[in-house]
Amino acid sequence: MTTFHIAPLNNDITAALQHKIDSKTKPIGSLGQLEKLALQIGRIQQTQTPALNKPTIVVFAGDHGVAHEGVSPFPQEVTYQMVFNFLQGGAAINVFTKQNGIAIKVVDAGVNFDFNQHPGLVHAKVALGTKSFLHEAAMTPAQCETAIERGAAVVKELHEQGCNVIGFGEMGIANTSAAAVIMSLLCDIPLEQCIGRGTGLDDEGLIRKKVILAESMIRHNKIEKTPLNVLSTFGGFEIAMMCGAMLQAAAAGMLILVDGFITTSALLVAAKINEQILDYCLFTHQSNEQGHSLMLAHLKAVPLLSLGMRLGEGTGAAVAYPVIQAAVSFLNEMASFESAGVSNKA
Ligand SMILES: Cc1cc2ncn([C@H]3O[C@H](COP(=O)(O)O)[C@@H](O)[C@H]3O)c2cc1C
Ligand SMILES: O=C(O)c1cccnc1
Repeated sequence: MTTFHIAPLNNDITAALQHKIDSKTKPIGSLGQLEKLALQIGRIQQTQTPALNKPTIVVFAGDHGVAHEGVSPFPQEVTYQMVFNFLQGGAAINVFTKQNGIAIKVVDAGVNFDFNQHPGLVHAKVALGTKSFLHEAAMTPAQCETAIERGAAVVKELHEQGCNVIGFGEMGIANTSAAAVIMSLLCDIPLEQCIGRGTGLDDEGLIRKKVILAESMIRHNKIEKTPLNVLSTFGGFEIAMMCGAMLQAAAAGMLILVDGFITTSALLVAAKINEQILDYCLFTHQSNEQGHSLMLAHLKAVPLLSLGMRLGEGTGAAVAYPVIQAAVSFLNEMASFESAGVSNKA
């Protein structure tokens, strides 16, 4: 497996950054979480004047064999249909990225459809969807490795083009099932608490999803619960690619915008491989999908927004982006007590 060298954040600049934040014309701490964000971004970039360059959201799409077991109210075809929607600019993620000046890249990680060449689509297909993990491992270890490497390659290229802030999104019918099992095994949380309604299962559908996922876990209960085994047995190609992409982004010192339930499950795998990655992550929102709040708590992550969204695609990251811009702007542009001649006596 490729190793990713992720540097721990150097503390040399921390005191100077905190002093700069505290010297701004405002009561100490009054910009709340924005102040923590500014400190983290300054530490990641090792500068008191950070900049957000070429912000990009990469949407990885992949199909899941387990979609055929009735764990999602939507058919598998919706995955490739949504890829066309992304390419035509009609999906929620297109609207929010456009609104906030974020570039978007769509990656075919393993959709069950043969796409023609398209300038907006990166062809990184590992296979035409995973196998159903109810019956066999979703992917082979070699496929998992390939997906991780291809995800890393996408990020490497963006970084070389000057991007230093990258968000991740996904599309893959049934991927809340994959994410729930990954969460249960890697966080050691009972499966029941990790399973939600996904795209909107009714009560009966939710019970079916719970039965199928519990049976799947029993089928594979002999596997050693290493992050890579869990990923290859239950994951999707889009989840594995996001995992590799995130590890590469941290290795390159980029800011990582973490989206909802599925994106966070990819980070969970990445963090179990190298926990240093967490220093580079900004948790953009708390999804309404049951399990996301517990997953975030496991990672000791405080999300920026909580809007009751449960869509994926990277939409939480795109919507939260102006908040991240606000943190950088106040640090760079606000006057200090001294420069503005404002009295700093409480
Ligand atoms: C039209 C449509 C657009 C979407 N965009 C993201 N998802 C989201 O829903 C799927 C996961 O939910 P489940 O596990 O219940 O299938 C993923 O594709 C996810 O990104 C969508 C789902 C649908 C139907
Ligand atoms: O939070 C998410 O990422 C999510 C939740 C439900 C369905 N699809 C995605």
